[in-house]
Amino acid sequence: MKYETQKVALPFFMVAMALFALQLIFGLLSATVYAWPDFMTSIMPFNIMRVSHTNLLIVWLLIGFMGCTYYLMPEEAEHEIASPTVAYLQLAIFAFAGAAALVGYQFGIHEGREFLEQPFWVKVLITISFLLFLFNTSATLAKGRKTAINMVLMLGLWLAAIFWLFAFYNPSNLAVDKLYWWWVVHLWVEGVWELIMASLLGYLVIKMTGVDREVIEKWLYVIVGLALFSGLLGTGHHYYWIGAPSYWQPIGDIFSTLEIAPFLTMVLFAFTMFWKGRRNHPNKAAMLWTLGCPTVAFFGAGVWGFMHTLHWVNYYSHGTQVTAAHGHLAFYGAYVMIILGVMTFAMPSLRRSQPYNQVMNMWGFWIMTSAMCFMTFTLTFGGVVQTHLQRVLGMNYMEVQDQLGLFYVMRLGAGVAVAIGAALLIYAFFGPRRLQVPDSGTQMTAAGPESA
Ligand code: HEM
Ligand code: HEM
Ligand SMILES: [Fe+2]
Repeated sequence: MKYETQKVALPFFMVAMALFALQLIFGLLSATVYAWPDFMTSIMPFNIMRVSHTNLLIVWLLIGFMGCTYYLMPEEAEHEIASPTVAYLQLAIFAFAGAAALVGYQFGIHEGREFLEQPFWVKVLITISFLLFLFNTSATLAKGRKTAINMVLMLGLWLAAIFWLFAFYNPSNLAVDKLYWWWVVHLWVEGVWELIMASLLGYLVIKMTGVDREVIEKWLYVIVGLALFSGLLGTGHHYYWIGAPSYWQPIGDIFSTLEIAPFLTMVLFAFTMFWKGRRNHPNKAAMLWTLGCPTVAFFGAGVWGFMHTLHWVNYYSHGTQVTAAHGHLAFYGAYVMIILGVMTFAMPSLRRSQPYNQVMNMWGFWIMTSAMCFMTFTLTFGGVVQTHLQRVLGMNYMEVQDQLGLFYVMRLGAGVAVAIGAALLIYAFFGPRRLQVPDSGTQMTAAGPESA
């Protein structure tokens, strides 16, 4: 590590991975209910498993983004983190808020608005923690060097906080409620989080390929422009059937189709830079994640998103397993993988160990990624059958569910494989160190271990 305060990232990564493991457990429980509907009914209802699964996802991704920001900010800004104490404090607040929400859910305490189920006071704590985080990192940036990477990253994080405020606005009219609900849910993942993803990707690419910063920055601006241009009006693809005016149908069709562009550009960006630059970085596992992330994101968000985004297709597929298939691969490719990529890059220097459990990390990558793809395929096939039986032939919902058992069992199997891959990865991150580096100022570079 070049800067002492980069180590602040480590506890964020530890908490994030613990919550990721918990998320997978709740995912496995809810998938078991799909396969055997009576499973645990008297102990924990399905909706509680599901809300725990999805909320843990959001909470750990946010904590992961914070960890990534604390790790890269000192290097990019060439300045130590303004206040490590504030960083630890806001992590504690965030982790407490997340844990309180999770425990509350087990007792049925929630506000019932998908993804935003947290009780009011938990939302307030999350806001306080996030603001502390933003001020801490912005103060660091203000004192240091401004690069396209840290500026775009901070822009994405601030905009994420601004759109989060709509989580507090809960109109009683259901149509209006949905209208603003998407301002958080859609504008996060298909708008401002893309800025976070692109800047983290840019950081990894710079570090690994050694390509000139000016080149990387140009790509970054193009990606940011495309993401905001398509993603904002792309919200229209959620306004087809909620009582919004009908002009949202052509707007949603056109702009959400354009949403493929930033994801495709990120693939071209990563591969072109590796092709042009150095490919001999010693952290091969980090290279794998850096190329894998935009690729899977392109398929999950771009291809699987486009599959059901045109309103005359969505008319049939809306809210079926096709949606769940897309939701899983998109979240995994774009946001899970970018965080795991930065972690894979950062862990050797955070733990002062080289060359690091790279082979096990790569096994984790391949097992988890193939299993997520397999899960997506089974849900897609299940979703197509469901769409046909339910929306074309008009069969009753529960009758159709009876026909989908095989797909749900295969999804559960895929989930078990995801969990195995995740366990390998967590062991690679936190298990015994392969080789200890006594010196505190070490980072892997393409030229080999570098001392700061
Ligand atoms: C990384 C980016 C993305 C993530 C994480 C993501 C995630 C999700 C999730 C979780 C849902 C389900 C929401 C719910 O509970 O109803 C959803 C719905 C949807 N997504 Fe995405 N998405 C992404 C990008 C895209 C893109 C680029 C497109 C279009 C090309 C797209 C098209 C859609 C559509 C049309 C729906 C609504 C499905 C329905 O009507 O049931 N998504 N997305
Ligand atoms: C062990 C692996 C996993 C299993 C077995 C699993 C299973 C499930 C199940 C059964 C649901 C409820 C679906 C429904 O109500 O129809 C669900 C929802 C969801 N899961 Fe997972 N999951 C797993 C991993 C993940 C991962 C790694 C992510 C993030 C990348 C994720 C993101 C989501 C999202 C966003 C939803 C809401 C989807 C929607 O609204 O369409 N899950 N998951
Ligand atoms: Fe969307």
